[in-house]
Amino acid sequence: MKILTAAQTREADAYTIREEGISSTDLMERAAKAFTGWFENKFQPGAEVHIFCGPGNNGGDGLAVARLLHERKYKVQPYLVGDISKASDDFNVNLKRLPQALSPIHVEQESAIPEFNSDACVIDALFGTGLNRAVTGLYGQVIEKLNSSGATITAIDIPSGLYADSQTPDEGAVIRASYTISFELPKLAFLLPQHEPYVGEWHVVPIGLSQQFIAEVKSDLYCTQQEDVQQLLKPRRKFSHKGTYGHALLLCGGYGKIGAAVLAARACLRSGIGLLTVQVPQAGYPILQTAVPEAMTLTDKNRKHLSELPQEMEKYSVIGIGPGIGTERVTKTTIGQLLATASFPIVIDADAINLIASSEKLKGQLYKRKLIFTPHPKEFERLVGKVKNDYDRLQHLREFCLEYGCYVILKGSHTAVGTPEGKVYFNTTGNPGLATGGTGDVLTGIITALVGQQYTLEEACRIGVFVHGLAADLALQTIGEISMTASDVIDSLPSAFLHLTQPLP
Ligand SMILES: NC(=O)C1=CN([C@@H]2O[C@H](COP(=O)(O)OP(=O)(O)OC[C@H]3O[C@@H](n4cnc5c(N)ncnc54)[C@H](O)[C@@H]3O)[C@@H](O)[C@H]2O)[C@@H](O)CC1
Ligand SMILES: Nc1ncnc2c1ncn2[C@@H]1O[C@H](COP(=O)(O)OP(=O)(O)O)[C@@H](O)[C@H]1O
Ligand SMILES: [K+]
Repeated sequence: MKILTAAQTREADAYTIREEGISSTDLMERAAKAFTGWFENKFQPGAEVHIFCGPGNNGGDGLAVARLLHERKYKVQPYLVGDISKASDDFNVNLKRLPQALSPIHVEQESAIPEFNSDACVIDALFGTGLNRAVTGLYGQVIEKLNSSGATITAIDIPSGLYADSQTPDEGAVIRASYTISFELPKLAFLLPQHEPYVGEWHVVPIGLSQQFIAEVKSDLYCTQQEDVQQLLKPRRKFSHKGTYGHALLLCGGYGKIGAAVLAARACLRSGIGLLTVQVPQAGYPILQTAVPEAMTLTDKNRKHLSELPQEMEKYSVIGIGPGIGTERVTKTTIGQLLATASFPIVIDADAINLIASSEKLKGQLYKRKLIFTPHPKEFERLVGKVKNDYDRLQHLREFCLEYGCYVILKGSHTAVGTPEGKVYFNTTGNPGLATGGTGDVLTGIITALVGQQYTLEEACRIGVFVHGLAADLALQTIGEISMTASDVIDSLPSAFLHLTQPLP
């Protein structure tokens, strides 16, 4: 699924109206019906609903929603905020369509807004994608009053005041919605952690915008969805054998962190790798052999740390390095040797990222290699320097991938996969149960297994983060967010892969 800018969304609206021969008023009616459909499932009829309408088409949506919710027996009160003498045409059409029983309150100063019951619903229809400057003045005061009212706020299309695809100025007021119901496609702003207090839980409802326009419009930003991953996953062939599915090498674990190697190894095996060798420091040998009998285990000459590469490196199809390895000098030297010699793809995580980030020499060895980095935001900043905000982080993500020709899996609630061509794929699975030690090691194991099976690096990144999040979503049903551990995520990998390999409907 593509992510469009606010400007592209307006073009999509205009194109749909022009090419599909429907009126803008009809499109607004579709949007209002789609919103109302979601609202009815969430809030009982009879509820008190205060709808705040601005002067544009977002306000027009609000007026149409007021009419539809009134017909469905909600106790609706519309408000017209500010100067509506220059309101949009479709706003005026829907103002005329308001039933007599609904008489809108004109809000020319914030004191015109009454106190609400604590169980009241507010619908925010002040501004949508037409916002073109920071919200201040009367509109800003109204937003602050609604935010402090204690009512449950549901935003139409986007929380008013929030820029859809660029940094919102600090001086602008922004609605803090509990729910945001967006039309047709998600907005970039919804995917960025800094907007959590404003966007709340968000959903996308279809309104029949032109699929042709969406397919043809140029965008480098995507959300990876279940259908995408289902189409990418390849079935296992009848006459295949373990050699068909790659031989992975994991260089993981250090004294006190052998568990990281166990987690990555178990996840790798559960993700379809043909053969797996794990090299651990000597201290890890009995642990690995006991915890993961399916993996072949090599030991480093060093008792506690990664200090050497195994013999016969050419037999591996992929390497995963980093979880639990620590940042000893000798480990840094070994990473230098690996970057100098390995011809196959490398998945670089955790302390391997930290060591590379700390050395210009190692960074200089990254160019034109087949590399996937899997940093969390702190590790990412070690690689690229301090970032100003989430948009700046995305910009750095793209620049880093372009400069080194590599893939970066920037982990988070909506993990972002950056590619050397400048594309960014946001993930749509996962939950806060994943916010616990070791789940990143699991991801390294999964991605390593997929690369080993000859998925392209882009495919491996997209499938891997999706499956990892899906496994956590499935674990949620029996284990919940609080008790979830990294091992639970591994235990749910079989269900996740099964879920994805069911035939498409
Ligand atoms: N036909 C269409 O184009 C459709 C539009 N839809 C809705 O229309 C919205 C976009 O509508 P518009 O393009 O009219 O834009 P908005 O409704 O977001 O607002 C535009 C108006 O607000 C003013 N404005 C912008 N920023 C301001 C600020 N900071 N302070 C004060 N005034 C400000 C503008 O001058 C303009 O009058 C979408 O978000 C969606 O809700 C939907 O009804 C679907 C169909
Ligand atoms: N709130 C959250 N919602 C969804 N996914 C999350 C959340 N918090 C963390 N994750 C995921 O959990 C994993 C954590 O990885 P990482 O920070 O490297 O952990 P560790 O190093 O302990 O293994 C990442 O894949 C990240 O995307
Ligand atoms: K809005």
